[in-house]
Amino acid sequence: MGRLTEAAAAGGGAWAARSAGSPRDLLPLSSASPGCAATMASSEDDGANGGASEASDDREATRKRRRLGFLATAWLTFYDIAMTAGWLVLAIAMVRFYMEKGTHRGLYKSIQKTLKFFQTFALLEIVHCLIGIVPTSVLVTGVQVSSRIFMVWLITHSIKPIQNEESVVLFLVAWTMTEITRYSFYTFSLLDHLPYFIKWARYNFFIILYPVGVAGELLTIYAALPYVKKTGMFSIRLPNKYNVSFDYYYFLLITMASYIPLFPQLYFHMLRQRRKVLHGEVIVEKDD
Ligand SMILES: CCCCCCCCCCCCC/C=C/C(=O)SCCNC(=O)CCNC(=O)[C@H](O)C(C)(C)COP(=O)(O)OP(=O)(O)OC[C@H]1O[C@@H](n2cnc3c(N)ncnc32)[C@H](O)[C@@H]1OP(=O)(O)O
Repeated sequence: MGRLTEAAAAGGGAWAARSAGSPRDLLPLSSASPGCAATMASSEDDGANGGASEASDDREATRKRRRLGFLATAWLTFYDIAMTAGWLVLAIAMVRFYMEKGTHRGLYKSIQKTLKFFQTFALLEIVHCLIGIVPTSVLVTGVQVSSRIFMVWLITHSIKPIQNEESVVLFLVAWTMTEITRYSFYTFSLLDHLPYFIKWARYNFFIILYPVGVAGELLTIYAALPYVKKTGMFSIRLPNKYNVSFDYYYFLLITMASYIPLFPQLYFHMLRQRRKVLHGEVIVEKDD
């Protein structure tokens, strides 16, 4: 991990670009070299050079923390520990609920407060990107977090009849497993003690969990459609004094359709991250 960052540091530049539309894995921007040719190369480090690679990772982690600053590191460590704990609490609550009741009915209701709190807290990830304390793309993080917020507040919270759908369990399980792995990955990385299995899990679990989560989300929105159509919820009909109309039903159809172009981008972004982090590929893209 961190080869690309190292390259950026060697070039004397900033941690990484964070602008919208610029996935950070592709953008080792340097103030000294604002643009560089697009290249993709596979490094020699596929595990064969393990010791040297670990030492280089350690050096990189130290360099990264120095660049990040004490306050930002302390805040991120606190944030990541809190989020890992929050999602662990959710996982335990879900397992306990299922073992006690033997059904998924009522599961959402029993965990909704914790889910809403921690998923809403994740809005801070967009802030982290915006203020530059994490080298992640605002666009990628924004799509990821806003689709979750949308699912939690505007779908599952607002449309009670769908709360017991199996599809809700599908995305809850996918989100929970993902977030426990992701936040513990960040925490251990910041603490310089990243066990390989967490790194492996972070960059492998998503291969299954992402499609499962997205399927759960889409099926849940689909299940909500008849209710939304029948009640006209969140819709604004004409005539009204502002002369605007909004139909939540069609908004949901458009949202579902937007998964078609957006989800593959997130998925391929993660596949690129996987190649970079687990297989040491260096991916550099021209920034103009
Ligand atoms: C209004 C309605 C809108 C609707 C929109 C609808 C369209 C939606 C379409 C798509 C919907 C997707 C829905 C999602 C479903 C699910 O989540 S299902 C469950 C499976 N999900 C996943 O597996 C998610 C995987 N995705 C990601 O992890 C995201 O892409 C990400 C969160 C944005 C991560 O981005 P990425 O750029 O890959 O970041 P990382 O490699 O993890 O980190 C980059 C570097 O930054 C450091 N860092 C980041 N955050 C922190 C932190 N909190 N603390 C410390 N450090 C952090 C990280 O360590 C990396 O540093 P380096 O090691 O130096 O590279």
